[in-house]
Amino acid sequence: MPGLYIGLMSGTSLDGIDGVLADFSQDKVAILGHASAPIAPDLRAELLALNTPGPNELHRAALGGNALARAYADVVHSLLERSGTPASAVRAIGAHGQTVRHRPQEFDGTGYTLQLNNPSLLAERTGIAVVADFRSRDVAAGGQGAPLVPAFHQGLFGRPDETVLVLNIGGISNLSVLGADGSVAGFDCGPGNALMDHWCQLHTGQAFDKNGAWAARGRVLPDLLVTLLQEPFLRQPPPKSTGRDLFNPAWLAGKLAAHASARPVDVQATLTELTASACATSASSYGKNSKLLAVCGGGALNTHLMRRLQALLPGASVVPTDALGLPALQVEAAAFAWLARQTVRGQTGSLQSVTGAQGARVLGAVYPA
Ligand SMILES: Nc1ncnc2c1ncn2[C@@H]1O[C@H](COP(=O)(O)OP(=O)(O)OP(=O)(O)O)[C@@H](O)[C@H]1O
Ligand SMILES: CC(=O)N[C@H]1[C@@H]2OC[C@@H](O2)[C@@H](O)[C@@H]1O[C@H](C)C(=O)O
Repeated sequence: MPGLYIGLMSGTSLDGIDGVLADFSQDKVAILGHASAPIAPDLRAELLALNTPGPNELHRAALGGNALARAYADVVHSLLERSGTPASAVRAIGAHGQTVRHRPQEFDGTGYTLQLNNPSLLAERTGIAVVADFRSRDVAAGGQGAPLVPAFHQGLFGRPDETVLVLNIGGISNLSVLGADGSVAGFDCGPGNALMDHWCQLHTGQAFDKNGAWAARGRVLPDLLVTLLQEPFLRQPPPKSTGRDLFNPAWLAGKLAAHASARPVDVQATLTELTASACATSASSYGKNSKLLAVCGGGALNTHLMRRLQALLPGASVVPTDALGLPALQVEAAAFAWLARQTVRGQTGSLQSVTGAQGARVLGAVYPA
């Protein structure tokens, strides 16, 4: 079937790999399978460490790419097995890779974005063509290289009668504004789950704050919240994108310096409020009074965070994308299946109105089967 594509996403949360088998042969995408796999703790620690400069980086980055490609291949095999699909039926895999640096416009005015991966190894292990390195071409064209999902969001969730907002809350959060007139805007709002995950791991030993239950028991610290919200990125107008390069444990430690006696549970409540507030401000500032905010990414499962978002945006209905037909944890992977399809067909995947590049571009490189 020429319409079958696999999308693989391992995002800034570094919690695991999400994969979908998607069928684009009809008008809308049909998800034929979803598989996810945790990233092994050693690999996770190494990929996290590679986010900051360290010794012997080139060698470690290459090994990290190899390990990730092997884990990607396992996800592909389980998708194929569970759906009874032969590898030969899949036109291509869109493999995002692991972002370890994202500096789109720094240094010499061009900058770079780096997703660790080994697409050759993935093609070798699966026998399927791989599309990878989706972001670099947009950066080369003067863009942010992110977010890339808004065009997919528009095709899937856009409506002719009203503006729809789609908010992805992964490690970082990003918003798509889908105008009724077909216009699309999008940008990174700021932190998503990354700071909350870090704090939760540090103080409870749990990888994340399940359903936001820990944060819900705390008290938001107003002074700390004000300090966190003073981060200039949050006020910067789009186009803009960010990552762990900015919102990382060192950033948080700096902001907490004057709050050493704060109770960990209250800090967690405040970090959750930071994410809710950065997202809600983005939605109300750029959301054209939309009445519908659909949330995807793991943050959609954080019931406390969802309640806070709804409270901060009383004029909109805040729902997980499940309510619009695609489960929250499948949206990003489905987007990379769609982006792979665009590339294979020689069609653009990026939007100038989102990334600020000189124009839309055909993204990535194809590694044949
Ligand atoms: N039940 C839950 N309660 C609270 N948080 C959850 C729950 N399930 C998942 N999460 C959060 O979602 C995160 C994973 O989200 P997701 O898979 O969307 O991130 P990602 O793809 O790595 O990120 P990005 O969009 O930045 O690339 C986890 O690290 C956790 O913080
Ligand atoms: C550089 C990079 O990996 N950016 C990711 C990250 O995760 C969320 C946010 O930051 C977004 O900009 C992007 O991912 C989504 C899927 C995108 O490109 O649309």
